[in-house]
Amino acid sequence: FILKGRNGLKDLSVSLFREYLRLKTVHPDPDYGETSSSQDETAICRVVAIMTWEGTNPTLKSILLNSHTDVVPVYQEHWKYDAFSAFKDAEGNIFARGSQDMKCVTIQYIQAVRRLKAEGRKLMRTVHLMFVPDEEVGGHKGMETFVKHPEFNKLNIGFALDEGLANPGEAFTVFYGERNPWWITVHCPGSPGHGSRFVENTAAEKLRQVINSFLDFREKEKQSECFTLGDVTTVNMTMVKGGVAYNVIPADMDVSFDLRIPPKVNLQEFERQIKKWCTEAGEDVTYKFAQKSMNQKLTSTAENDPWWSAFSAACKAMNLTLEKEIFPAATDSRFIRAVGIPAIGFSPMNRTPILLHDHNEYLNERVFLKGISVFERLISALASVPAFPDEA
Ligand SMILES: CSCC[C@H](NC(C)=O)C(=O)O
Ligand SMILES: [Zn+2]
Ligand SMILES: [Zn+2]
Repeated sequence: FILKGRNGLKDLSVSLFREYLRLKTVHPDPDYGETSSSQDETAICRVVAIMTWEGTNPTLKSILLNSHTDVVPVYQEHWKYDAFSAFKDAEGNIFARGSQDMKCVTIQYIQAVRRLKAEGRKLMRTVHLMFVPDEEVGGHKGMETFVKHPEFNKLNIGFALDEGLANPGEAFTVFYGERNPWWITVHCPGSPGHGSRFVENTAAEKLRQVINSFLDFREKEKQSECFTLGDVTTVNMTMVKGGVAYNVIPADMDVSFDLRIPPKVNLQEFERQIKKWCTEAGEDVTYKFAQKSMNQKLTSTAENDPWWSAFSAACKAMNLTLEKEIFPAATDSRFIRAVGIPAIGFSPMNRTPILLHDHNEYLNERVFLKGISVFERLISALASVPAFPDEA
């Protein structure tokens, strides 16, 4: 690649971004391109790609810049433009699935590192760029598996950056923890019979009680005074199953909920509450977890924390205002934090509506380009955090 001055670099960054957006890395069958096409179809793991920029003191803990390459599907009929064409309108808004979540960040990391290298900078700590394949479907074959692999340990990571969310205002949001997703199916068995009779002990009566308990709690949480979604428990009833015919009282009915629980909630106590709701609903009502995340680790944002202080000082030097929050959904950061590595979720997009997973997801090219400069400063600051006593 040939450096063509600042403008050339900007054009190149936007072109790379748009080119990447055109790759259909969309579930359920992501096209990861040439690199992974030769992989054995039966492989248990998907491909995790890593690029490393070795630091001047490679024995020190490294910095991880993580991003996922997959994106969620689209309802094309609701989009103004082809969701994989990366159309740029007159205002410089680039429309594509993944423009916010999170192909922008991937290219920003790459271009920030490229710029630092082009400027002849040498950083003290090693920087790893990691590209993971399946965050959008839970990260189980990617990050969750990889953090337990010896190759992950060898990376010797001290601090990680991963995805965040856009902020419609002037400030930038940073995430230092996540809510725990609990996906629960409650099973309500009951007495069957003819649809014309008052049968006792029906599945539907139990189902109603269960739904009431969960949704009453939802209402309470919704009314509670809080600043952000990250501070409350959300409950949503997402699936109901049961029944075979209009005139047959079913022998069982199932209802499923998506709950997101903030790190401050006592999870054991919360599960006892769920058990109680099921017992109160009637005989033999049981529940099963499809997802039960129990990780309540938070990344320190204390002023004396060396990583946070490097991160926040770099932002301050750029006059960026930060809003610290708990991430409302689940990202691969939860697996990184679970193995004891501090991680911050940060996608530098201010003055941008939150459009991840939505129709007409877009990012303005000026915001995108500014993000490269932001990462340039951040990476440089993080990779220059002085050696800790135990690293010497
Ligand atoms: C729990 S695995 C699913 C992960 C998904 N992540 C995002 C960011 O949408 C979610 O929170 O539903
Ligand atoms: Zn994402
Ligand atoms: Zn997503």
